[in-house]
Amino acid sequence: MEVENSNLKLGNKGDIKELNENNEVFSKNVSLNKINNINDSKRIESLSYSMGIEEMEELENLGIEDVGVNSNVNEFKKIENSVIRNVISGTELNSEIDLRPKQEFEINDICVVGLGYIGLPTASMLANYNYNVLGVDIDQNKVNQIKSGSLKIEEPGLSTIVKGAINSKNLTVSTEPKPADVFIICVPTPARTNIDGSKSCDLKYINSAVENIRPYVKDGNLIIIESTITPGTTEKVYKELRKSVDEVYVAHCPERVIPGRIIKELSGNDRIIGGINQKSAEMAKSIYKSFVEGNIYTTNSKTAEMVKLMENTYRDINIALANEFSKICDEIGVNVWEAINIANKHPRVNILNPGPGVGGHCISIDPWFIVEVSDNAKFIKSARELNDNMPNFVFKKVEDELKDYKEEFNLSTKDMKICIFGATYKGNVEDTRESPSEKVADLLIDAGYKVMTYDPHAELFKYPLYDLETCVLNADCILVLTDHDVFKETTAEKIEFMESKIRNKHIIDTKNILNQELWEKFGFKYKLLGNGRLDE
Ligand SMILES: NC(=O)C1=CN([C@@H]2O[C@H](COP(=O)(O)OP(=O)(O)OC[C@H]3O[C@@H](n4cnc5c(N)ncnc54)[C@H](O)[C@@H]3O)[C@@H](O)[C@H]2O)C=CC1
Ligand SMILES: CC(=O)N[C@@H]1[C@@H](OP(=O)(O)OP(=O)(O)OC[C@H]2O[C@@H](n3ccc(=O)[nH]c3=O)[C@H](O)[C@@H]2O)O[C@H](C(=O)O)[C@@H](O)[C@@H]1O
Repeated sequence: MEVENSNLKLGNKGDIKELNENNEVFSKNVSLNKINNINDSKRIESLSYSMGIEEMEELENLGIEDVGVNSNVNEFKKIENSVIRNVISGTELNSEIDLRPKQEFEINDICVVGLGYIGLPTASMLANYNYNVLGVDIDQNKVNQIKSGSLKIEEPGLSTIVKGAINSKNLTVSTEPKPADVFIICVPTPARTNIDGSKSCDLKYINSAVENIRPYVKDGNLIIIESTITPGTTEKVYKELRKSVDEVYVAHCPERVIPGRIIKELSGNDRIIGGINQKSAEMAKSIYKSFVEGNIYTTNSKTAEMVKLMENTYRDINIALANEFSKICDEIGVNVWEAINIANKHPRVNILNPGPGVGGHCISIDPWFIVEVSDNAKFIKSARELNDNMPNFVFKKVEDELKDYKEEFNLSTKDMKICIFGATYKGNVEDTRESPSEKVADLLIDAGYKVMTYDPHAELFKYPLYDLETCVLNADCILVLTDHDVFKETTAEKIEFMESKIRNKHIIDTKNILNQELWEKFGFKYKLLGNGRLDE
């Protein structure tokens, strides 16, 4: 990592040591005073500028904790002090430094309700920006793990800002709320299947969160709902809280971050804020302005609720289009991946990737929140159903591919074993919520196959997870359902190892991530989902 000024010396209390001959900066704790006494801010910029994401992670690998994940000077400059502040382990912060822009509203104490994929990064980011944050979660284990720094998080950079926030003492966590100026609700909003088979937003967690904070909400408080909700919910929460306070402000500020890029997008994305009135929106905007680099748009609450749902619905129907193309190309003898690649050369065409279905607890769920409020949502509903049906298409493809093999060796499904690669809903995450892999496994098991699943990222899954060798041992087919890098980068040695353990060398790739030539070199019969060409 190059730093412009090679004699940079920062601090002397066991802080950043003198740069060694490789210009390597070693820092465990950096004294804010020392950093701020450096009048040549260019050196800080050069330090920050040279610290791209890779360098930041390299520093972390060097055992340097709490280095913020930033990709450019501006982002670093905005966070540099808070990152530097927060590497001070327990040292009294320099109170003269306030990181936040001038506040038009007196907001200091923030209570974040729900410390999951959204709540924990949000609470940590706010703490890094000098708010006094109480993170609340009903899951005692999660609270304990956050306190002890033992929460397993695959999200790049998240452990850094969480540790920084805890170290700064600006973030404390508990299972119980306390009075605050602002309450930010980040609890789950799953889809509920109703008796008539229709689906709607299950607001039980939102309602429980509102009841949990009710005793602590005072006149003048602001409540922000970040959870994705049915249009009209923010107004209902407002009416509910007005039963216990005269003057309360409520806004909806949906999250847009994508797992795998949460920290970068948390500050980088534009945000939308919908208030039940103008003051609610302005109060909420004053908070997000402290860390959001993107633009902040304000509107009314129902518009903000609908915008969020439109974003995810837009993605769902476009994935459905790719999946429908996949089924058609498979039927008429075209390779859908080749066709999409060429079609996307058109300046105004961007067809997404087909796959085994749509997982995650947002894209596969949020469109139902529009369907539930309008009978006009016919196209949205059919796209949702198409994506939900893709696991059946995958199951049928497995049956078709193994048909000849079953007949040749007079095997029934109960004599056969399928090895699934990938339990999570998408690549390089540990989240298995709504994963298509679960639905594919259900179908295979219901048909009588023995199924074993291998996924080095997955934390929890409906079925047991096995190591690679156990999974492929005597298997009749490997079925790749998730685009983890570790599957993309399967080496020849590893394929050779699998070839020596498997019973029938069959592999079905539903994500178009494998090196077909390499697998075929070791005798595997490779099938790409959506490739109907018989000459390939
Ligand atoms: N995960 C993501 O990438 C994104 C999620 N969202 C939305 O954000 C919301 C939260 O999603 P995640 O963070 O993924 O959920 P999550 O399941 O990871 O975390 C939610 C947390 O809330 C806690 N909780 C539930 N009820 C509570 C209560 N009454 N009081 C305190 N804590 C409570 C749970 O124990 C859990 O730890 C959902 O509405 C989701 O649609 C929006 C954009 C991105
Ligand atoms: C509009 C949009 O991009 N929304 C994002 C989305 O994040 P999420 O990780 O759920 O989205 P994703 O990466 O599209 O993955 C969803 C599912 O769709 C599948 N998928 C995705 C893209 C594609 O071309 N083909 C495909 O089959 C993935 O494999 C996965 O199973 O939903 C997030 C959310 O709301 O939780 C949201 O904040 C994110 O910005």
